[in-house]
Amino acid sequence: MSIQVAALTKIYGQQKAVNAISFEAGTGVLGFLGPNGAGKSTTMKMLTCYLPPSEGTATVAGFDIGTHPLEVKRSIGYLPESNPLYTDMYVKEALGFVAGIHHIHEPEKRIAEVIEQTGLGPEQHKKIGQLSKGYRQRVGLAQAILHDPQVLILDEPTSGLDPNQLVGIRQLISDLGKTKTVILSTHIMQEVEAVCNNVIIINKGNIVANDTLAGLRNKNGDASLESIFIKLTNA
Ligand SMILES: Nc1ncnc2c1ncn2[C@@H]1O[C@H](COP(=O)(O)OP(=O)(O)OP(=O)(O)O)[C@@H](O)[C@H]1O
Repeated sequence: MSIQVAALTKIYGQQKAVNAISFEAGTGVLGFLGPNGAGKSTTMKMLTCYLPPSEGTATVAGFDIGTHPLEVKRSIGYLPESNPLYTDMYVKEALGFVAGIHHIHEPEKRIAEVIEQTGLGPEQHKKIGQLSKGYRQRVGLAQAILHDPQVLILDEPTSGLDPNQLVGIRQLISDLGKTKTVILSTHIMQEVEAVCNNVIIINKGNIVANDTLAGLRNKNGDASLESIFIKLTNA
């Protein structure tokens, strides 16, 4: 398993935002769902070594987040919810910068590949600040996959995309899930049904479901994913 999480906890001041969660993830796309404030981003930030846990442990690609943060970061491509980008850089310049950080061999070849994969071709000569929101999301995704990481952590990667763009990016996420472990946070249930193999639902810092999509439906009288989500997160 590329990701193993054991009793991971985050306490902010008085608030337990993530409460001793444990789960595993292997190749495929794992949907990470939950209402606003459930603890999804906090969990992702701990797995990417952006925030230290208060308690508990996790390994990513076999490396402990507490003792081997550099190796963990090398193994992960992360698209944070806020998608921070250097808006004064040109698309190719930004990707070149990230390729340099990762010491990528033959960077120009790899940059051309990810531009093709993420559909950035028509906008590749623009400055990031000139791009629409959807194309900025594509740049964030391109940066995340550039070093061909084993694990991808994508925090609401399709927010702001138009329906045409959604289809392409979801297809890309599905394709990436054939060989990589992808954790995908999203509020779009249709997206979960389109791309996820397994689903975790988190509510108030606790995991309330961890199953395959089919298993989740079986256990809940074949209800829609939306009604299962509402039932489990309002209990
Ligand atoms: N830096 C912080 N300091 C204090 N509290 C925080 C901090 N970051 C998050 N929280 C709190 O922790 C809880 C979980 O937040 P988190 O961002 O992980 O939720 P989320 O599931 O990603 O939500 P959303 O779907 O709205 O993005 C929230 O109550 C939030 O206010």
